[in-house]
Amino acid sequence: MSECSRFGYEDCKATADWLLTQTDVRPLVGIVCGSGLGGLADMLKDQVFFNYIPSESSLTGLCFCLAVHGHAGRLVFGTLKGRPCVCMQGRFHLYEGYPIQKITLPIRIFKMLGVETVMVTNAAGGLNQDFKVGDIMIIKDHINMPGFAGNNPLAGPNDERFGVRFPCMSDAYDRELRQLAMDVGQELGYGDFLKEGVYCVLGGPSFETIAECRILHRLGADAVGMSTAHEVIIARHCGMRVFALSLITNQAVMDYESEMKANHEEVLQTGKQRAEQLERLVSTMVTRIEHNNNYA
Ligand SMILES: O=P(O)(O)O[C@@H]1C[C@H](O)[C@@H](CO)O1
Ligand SMILES: Nc1nc2[nH]cnc2c(=O)[nH]1
Repeated sequence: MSECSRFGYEDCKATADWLLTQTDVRPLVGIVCGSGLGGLADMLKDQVFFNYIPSESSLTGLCFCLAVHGHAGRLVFGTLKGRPCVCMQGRFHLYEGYPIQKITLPIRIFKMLGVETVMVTNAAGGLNQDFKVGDIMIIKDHINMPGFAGNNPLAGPNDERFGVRFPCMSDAYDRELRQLAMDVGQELGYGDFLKEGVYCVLGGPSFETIAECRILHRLGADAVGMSTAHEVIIARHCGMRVFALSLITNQAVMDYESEMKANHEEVLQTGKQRAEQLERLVSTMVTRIEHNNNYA
């Protein structure tokens, strides 16, 4: 059996159906928590949670081995300010060695659970020279570097039950949700550290060289990371609305004279420092998203 068909429609449906027998929560919003940003899931009330299973066992869709420090590794159901939500408290990355279809499987499970809007968060290095550590970048577009080399989560046979063979990505990041984030951010007094920009995904796990940062910046990327774009492609393919943001946890090193060095501890530390504001931004947005694809 190929990797693609192992993580296909039936697997997703079986997993989603089983999960729905275990909880009364019927989530309309699905949230993916980035590195150091798992506190979002802790905000959920009346939690029912499922640990990602560290082996190949019968619950096919969620048999993942999660070993990244800063990612708890749980699927959490509950209510966020009264709204039914499901959260991935921890995600999977290409650099962990999983096939890209497995990394993105939970997004398809979101769809089958009834989720309409996906909110994706990540930690990223800032390439835009106007960005500071601690800025929150609303993602308006992405550059899918692994995709340039053929590593796209939709590669392989297309299952029309999920979506079309050639999905459009020029509207991947929902304009109204980006505006909502800006409006909520302004109301909360976050104007000074709320930015908008283009996210570039690389495979990782090594951080970028100086030459790589320089070229990515020239290509139009404002921030660089190791996730999100594959999840967004899958979410759009199956018709969910997407909002995504990056927490700029470190400045990408662009200067040969610089003594700065990217490191995961700084990423987690910045996550801790901005956690409260980020959680307030996302949770306030959740209360304003209407399920007829509008917001109040
Ligand atoms: O899961 P995200 O994209 O937030 O995590 C980023 C990429 C690496 O996993 C890690 C590097 O510090 O942060
Ligand atoms: N690729 C990449 N991912 C990150 N995640 C957090 N910071 C960074 C970074 O500088 N580069």
